[in-house]
Amino acid sequence: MTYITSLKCVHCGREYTPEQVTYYCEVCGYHDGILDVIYDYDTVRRELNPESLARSTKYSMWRYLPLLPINNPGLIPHLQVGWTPLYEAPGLAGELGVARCWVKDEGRNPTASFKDRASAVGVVKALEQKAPRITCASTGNAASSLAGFAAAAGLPATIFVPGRAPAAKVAQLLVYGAQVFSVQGTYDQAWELCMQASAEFGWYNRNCAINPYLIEGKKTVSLELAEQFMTLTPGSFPDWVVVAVGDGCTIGGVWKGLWEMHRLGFIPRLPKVLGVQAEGCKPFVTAWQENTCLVPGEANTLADSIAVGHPRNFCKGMKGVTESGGAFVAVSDNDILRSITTLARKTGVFGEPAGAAGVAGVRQAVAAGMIRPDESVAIIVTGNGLKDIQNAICAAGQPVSVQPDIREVRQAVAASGKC
Ligand SMILES: Cc1ncc(COP(=O)(O)O)c(C=O)c1O
Ligand SMILES: N[C@@H](CCOP(=O)(O)O)C(=O)O
Repeated sequence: MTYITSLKCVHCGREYTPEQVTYYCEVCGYHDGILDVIYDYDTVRRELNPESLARSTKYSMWRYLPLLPINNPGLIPHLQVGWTPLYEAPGLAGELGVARCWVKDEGRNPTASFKDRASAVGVVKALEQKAPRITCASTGNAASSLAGFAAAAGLPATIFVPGRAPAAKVAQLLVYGAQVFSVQGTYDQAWELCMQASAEFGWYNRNCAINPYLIEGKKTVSLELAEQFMTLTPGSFPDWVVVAVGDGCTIGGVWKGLWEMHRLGFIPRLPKVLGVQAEGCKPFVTAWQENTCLVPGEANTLADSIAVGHPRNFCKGMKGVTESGGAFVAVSDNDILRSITTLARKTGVFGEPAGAAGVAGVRQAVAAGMIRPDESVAIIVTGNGLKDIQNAICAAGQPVSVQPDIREVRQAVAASGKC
């Protein structure tokens, strides 16, 4: 039993019951007709409130079950997802020139990225529908999370990843036992192929841009943020929430969760949302700056997770930033590399390039006067650094090579001046 009242098309406003439709608006089609899950918030509030959360012993995203589209909680896989740590980072705040800074470490999820929140919901929905198999297209993280959660649930999975996906992410897929297609093309091409295959073979489609339920999992990061801040800094909330953007589903989910927690009275005011893209792949930034529609473009960035030339959830991604009065910024690949080490050295949190990109985004937004020095920021570190060792080494450099001889160590220490 859920508190969903309807699934509403973000394009034409048509409303459906969950029984009437599986993925998208039948009139607008999958390019435009993305559906939003609408709840009966008055009823939700009776079950989800500060008192009920204080009593909850579920330290995972499932503590927000009344705000999730789950009919049969008995099907929830056992892996613990969500309830990730939120750290205050005064050293990073000083480095970035803001009043206060917090970091939410999403790399602590079971398959080491934020995407676990969505895949956990996707697997339950597939099981509820008795689907024979689940599929997705992915730059790597959605894929590894789906493979992990499908394995936990005993559900077969087929994954489409672009040939450039980092080896660690591909290794995760294979280890979890998914059927993996390494598409010799871009993520955008892998996405189209996945759509065709799921239609042809009847596989349940986890792609967040067409499956309305997946963003519901993603939004739980903001439900947690709201609850964690309620405890940490009662009565206040950061001025900005910052996250990297590829397809736009993540930032769309972040905004939905913030909006809901404000609506339910958990946070005093809504923060602004900062979306961070790479210079070589910035369709959101361009459309936002020029106030135009989406123009799909190049996907040239080392941050593979946000190398998305044709964002599939432009509408929800744009909505998060515009409704919040926030901003989009683009950062260079060099800045992204630098943000990996800055984040790690100032906080001890190791992010993959897209995970750390928020740090570069804040730096850029402060320099541009978008974020004021007296404002506070919460940065969502969306994926763990071990996902992409090659770029981590590019960022941090090589170790000093020595023979097993203390004289070489003495020389190296003297040369480095670090003793
Ligand atoms: C680590 C990481 N950060 C950010 C994103 C961006 O999310 P979205 O493509 O939904 O905008 C992704 C997507 O894969 C990701 O894996
Ligand atoms: N870059 C993403 C793209 C797909 O993820 P989704 O959750 O938006 O469907 C990834 O592969 O992780």
